[in-house]
Amino acid sequence: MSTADVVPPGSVSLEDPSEYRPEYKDKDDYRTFDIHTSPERVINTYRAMHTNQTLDYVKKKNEYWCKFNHGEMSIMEALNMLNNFMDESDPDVDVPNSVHAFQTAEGIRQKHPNNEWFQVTGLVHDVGKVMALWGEPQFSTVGDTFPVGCRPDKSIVFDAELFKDNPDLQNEKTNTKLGIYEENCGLSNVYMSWGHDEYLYRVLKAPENTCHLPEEALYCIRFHSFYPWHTSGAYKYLCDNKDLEMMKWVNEFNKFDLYSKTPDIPPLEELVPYYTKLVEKYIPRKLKW
Ligand SMILES: O[C@H]1[C@H](O)[C@@H](O)[C@H](O)[C@@H](O)[C@H]1O
Ligand SMILES: [Fe+2]
Ligand SMILES: [Fe+2]
Repeated sequence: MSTADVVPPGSVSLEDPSEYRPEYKDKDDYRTFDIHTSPERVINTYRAMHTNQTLDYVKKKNEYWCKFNHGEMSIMEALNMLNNFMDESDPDVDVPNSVHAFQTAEGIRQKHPNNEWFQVTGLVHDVGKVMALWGEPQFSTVGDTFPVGCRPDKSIVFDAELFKDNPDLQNEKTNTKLGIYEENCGLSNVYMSWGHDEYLYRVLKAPENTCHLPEEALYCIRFHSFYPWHTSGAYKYLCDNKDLEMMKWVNEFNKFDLYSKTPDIPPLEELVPYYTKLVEKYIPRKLKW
């Protein structure tokens, strides 16, 4: 156990990021995206995403989903819904998304046994995918995210080549490096492609909902799919100091989100009671979705 694990929220520090790598497959064998060899479901999801996610599209999705009038349920109920959800963007996951939630949380628990909010973050981070079960297409629910309203970076999966039919790339307001943004405006002022990260973040922050997770957790939730930023180091010119500070938590989180992806199903009957109690501490009531 590291001392970083017992620091209370509000003054959290991450001094000793620990290694985490289950021996299922090589690190390099995760996240292989190749237009010639990737599964068709993966390519098709990203093609639809990179073609259709425009600034205008994202603004409309924000408006539609952030009325929080789609249902009322607890986190555990939402997680349960993901028993029926398979993510088509993900080349490394062949289990329902609810299983991936427990795998991520358990990976975090192994390395951060006393950091409860971090474990809760692992469990809930993908729950925004319930949108798909309410009719949202996979291309605006799952997959890596990227800023809209400015030129897509080369590090985006499939090398930005699937963007060729995106109308924002023909528009001179949105096809330059900065596009509609000012340098270092901060990621909270950037429109990200619409998906489960932003949706869950907005649900948890909604004034009608109660959530006691610290800012670090909310950052992981909001930006964990922004691989071009947290893994490739792109888009620094849109970041403010806060974003750069928080990035170390997103990177620590990412190890567990990614490398816990194995075919092994964790012992769910044992885990549900533990996590139900933990979640109640941080997200105690039903949420408006
Ligand atoms: O395919 C995956 C999956 O949809 C994850 O939930 C998301 O966070 C990742 O960024 C993405 O690559
Ligand atoms: Fe995710
Ligand atoms: Fe995930």
